[in-house]
Amino acid sequence: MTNPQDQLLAAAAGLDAWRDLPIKQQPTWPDQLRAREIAAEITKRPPLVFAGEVDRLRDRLGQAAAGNAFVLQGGDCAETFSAATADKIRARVSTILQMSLVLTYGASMPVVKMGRMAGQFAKPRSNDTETREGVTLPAYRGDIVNGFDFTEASRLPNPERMLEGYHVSASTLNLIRAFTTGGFADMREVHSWNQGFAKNPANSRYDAMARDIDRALKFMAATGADFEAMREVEFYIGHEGLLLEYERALTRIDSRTGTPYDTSAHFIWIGERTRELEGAHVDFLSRVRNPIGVKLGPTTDSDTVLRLLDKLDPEREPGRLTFITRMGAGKIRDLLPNLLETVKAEGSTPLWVTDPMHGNGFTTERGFKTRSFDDVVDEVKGFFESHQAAGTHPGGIHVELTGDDVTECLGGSEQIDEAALETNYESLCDPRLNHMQSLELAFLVAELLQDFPLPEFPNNDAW
Ligand SMILES: O=C[C@H](O)[C@H](O)COP(=O)(O)O
Ligand SMILES: C=C(OP(=O)(O)O)C(=O)O
Ligand SMILES: [Mn+2]
Repeated sequence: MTNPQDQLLAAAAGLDAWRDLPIKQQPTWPDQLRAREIAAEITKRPPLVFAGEVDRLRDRLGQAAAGNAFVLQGGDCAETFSAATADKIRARVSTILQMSLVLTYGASMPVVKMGRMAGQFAKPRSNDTETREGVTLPAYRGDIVNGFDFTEASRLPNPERMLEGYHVSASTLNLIRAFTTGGFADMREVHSWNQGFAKNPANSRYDAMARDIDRALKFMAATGADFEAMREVEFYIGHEGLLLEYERALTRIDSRTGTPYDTSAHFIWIGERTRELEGAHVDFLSRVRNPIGVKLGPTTDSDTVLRLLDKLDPEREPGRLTFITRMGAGKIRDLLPNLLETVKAEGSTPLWVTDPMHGNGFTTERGFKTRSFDDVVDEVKGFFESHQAAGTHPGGIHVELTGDDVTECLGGSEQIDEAALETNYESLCDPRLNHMQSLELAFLVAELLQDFPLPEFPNNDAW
């Protein structure tokens, strides 16, 4: 940031206070000076998103928190530079669009579409090192930090990767913007892809809903709905705000308001491993205007939730704070109700989203990290049940998925078993739902949403 006025505003906003606080899950750069030089270089580059878009997302999430919209966040656990290809980006975007259409029908509400994309490059790890056949090297921390290849050179954290992460994010976002504003998101086309899915004999159970959606779209057409005008959709990007040197470098003072925005993405979340109340991540993200998420795992107590609310959303601003719960299918029904009641009693209405992935992981005997589709569905059900009992809004789902035909999670209509896992396992970190499993999840969630009362007629002016 070169402008002296902005430097003063950044200092006044305390954007570097995190540097003096306890911090977890950061790489140990072998050359600290080079890391600071690269960060300084990134500060000179254009922002990836515009603050006005970030504000619009905050409004949308506020609508979701109030019970008038549903959120879908999806994408890789760990994006990679080499997989940022047109085909793979298109497959993920189309999967999210297909899921959104089904969810819009199920919820009878607008669906806020968000990719874990265009910046989901930094990973927290359980262990700092990895040992294979007696050789111990630093753990892979995501492409923005080091390489996955198990060699000393590749695993050494390399700050030049931050600059590459910026460029790959920019080109990914560029293609997302092109797809979602250039006609690719035409609802009629997206619906025809879903019909292809439901025609597959393995998915016949979803054919009835696909036909209902077909009828609803034809009804809209008959009443004169302008599908041409709806070819452009809003599509937001988000990632875990883990690598603070990078997030800081992309944090800019908005010329309209004089306030800081992290322009690396519209939405940033704090992971389960870095959400200490007095730690660097909570401090840094409390100071930017973006909508912020916080993952809440099974050890979260009510007091922590209230203190996170006070730190991250002291004004209780609609859409500012999203709690992304990831309890595990076996625990959510015991743990979530108390948190919902605590927050409700306090009078706050943050957005609640379920991440049915991260509490349900396990490793097979042959060493594959996986999750079972049934556990994922069960956690979503537990999420809906808990909200129904508390009278709060189950605001959305956050899923690790890909548009490709991988075999990383067990089950689903293709009945992927442990033997099949070995045929096409591509993830460098956590297992993702493949294209079919993702659509199946969307149809199942749409069914669940139909048990909730229909909303009032939406106020389309708000969109
Ligand atoms: O999404 C991320 C993973 O759950 C996290 O990086 C931990 O993975 P690990 O236990 O393999 O380190
Ligand atoms: C690391 C992740 O999740 P959590 O912080 O919930 O473990 C993730 O979303 O990939
Ligand atoms: Mn993950």
